[in-house]
Amino acid sequence: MRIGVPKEIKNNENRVAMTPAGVLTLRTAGHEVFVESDAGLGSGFADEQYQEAGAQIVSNAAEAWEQEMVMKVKEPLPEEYYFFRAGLILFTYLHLAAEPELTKALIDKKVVGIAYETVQLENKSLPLLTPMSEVAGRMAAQIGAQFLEKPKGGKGILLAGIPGVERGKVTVIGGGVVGTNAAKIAIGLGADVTIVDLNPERLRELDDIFGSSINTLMSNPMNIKEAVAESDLVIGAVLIPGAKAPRLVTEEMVEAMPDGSVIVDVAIDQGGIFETTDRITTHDNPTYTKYGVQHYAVANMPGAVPRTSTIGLTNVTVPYALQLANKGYVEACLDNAALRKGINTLDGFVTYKAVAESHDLHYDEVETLLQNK
Ligand SMILES: NC(=O)C1=CN([C@@H]2O[C@H](COP(=O)(O)OP(=O)(O)OC[C@H]3O[C@@H](n4cnc5c(N)ncnc54)[C@H](O)[C@@H]3O)[C@@H](O)[C@H]2O)C=CC1
Ligand SMILES: CC(=O)C(=O)O
Repeated sequence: MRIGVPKEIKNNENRVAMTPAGVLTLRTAGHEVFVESDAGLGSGFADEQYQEAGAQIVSNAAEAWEQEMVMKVKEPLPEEYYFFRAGLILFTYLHLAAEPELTKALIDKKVVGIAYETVQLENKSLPLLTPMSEVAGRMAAQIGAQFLEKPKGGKGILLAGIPGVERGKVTVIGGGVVGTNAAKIAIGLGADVTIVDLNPERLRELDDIFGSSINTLMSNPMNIKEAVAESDLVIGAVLIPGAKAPRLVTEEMVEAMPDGSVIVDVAIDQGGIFETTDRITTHDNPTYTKYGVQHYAVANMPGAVPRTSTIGLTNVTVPYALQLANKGYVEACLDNAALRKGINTLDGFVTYKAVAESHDLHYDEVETLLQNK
């Protein structure tokens, strides 16, 4: 198969969908890889390293996009929709529940849209989301700590406190991969940490992992209201796979937080869990203030630590790319139920239920469509 790797164009998105090691793996299996010139520079990979691994360097995005399968990191931006065409296999993060225009473009152009974030194993884990959630979770705590500093617009709180002065309070809403990693770093910083989740089993696991260094709370409006009101930093880390994030923190709850408090809504890529995270921010301009509270809502947080993130992402995506390239997407997805769950759009149909529900669109069962091919 011919695989194209365009350079990412989102603000400060320095990750790339393939490392030279990934190229070598695909080349060894007989595939051709076309990498846009300088696509890997932000992650520390030069064109020469890709060439040594067997890639062809192409001078523009169009040449990368004209290949049979395109691998990216972030969802395509409107200026990339132009490259869509029937039968193109697009393997990347898509976050379609928060992207009505992109969903429409993929349907209209009959693109085979395979989303990293909905590939799901039998145990419900999301193997192609996990490493980036680990990165974003760890970053969330350190970013929150930074924006609590006075020169950064915060209330001037040191999360660790000092002897004789109380520690800062952090509430993490959603105790999955992002939440666990955010908690790990917040505990390391010395904060007083509370994790809120809806799943009692998950709360038990978190209690086993962290013991008395965290408080756990069942997710309900009353607990969230109280925890948010008492917190210096609130981190949004809820996910319902494929669906728009539930708005768990109301405008009134944010209004009740003291000035200079901080919100880091990691779940913004699925629309965000705060009623007040009504926009996506960028690494260039990462926060805005509403009701005196700083809101950080960057949808590509791992793009700021591209070396770590690119290697972490491609460690998990390349084995799936190899299956798609070796067998073609129909056979690969019929053979592998986890990969099949990644297909969000096919032949002009929406094939992921939560995405269809988010946009009030008709849902078509992917297995039947694949079997009829
Ligand atoms: N902004 C960024 O750059 C990045 C954003 N993310 C996003 O972060 C979000 C979280 O991802 P993961 O931690 O990997 O998901 P996950 O599936 O590991 O964890 C989600 C957690 O939310 C909990 N949950 C569901 N409904 C809830 C409710 N009503 N109240 C409280 N908890 C609830 C689940 O029980 C689960 O423990 C996703 O939207 C993901 O796409 C991930 C990486 C980077
Ligand atoms: C998951 C995601 O949105 C990211 O890594 O940018």
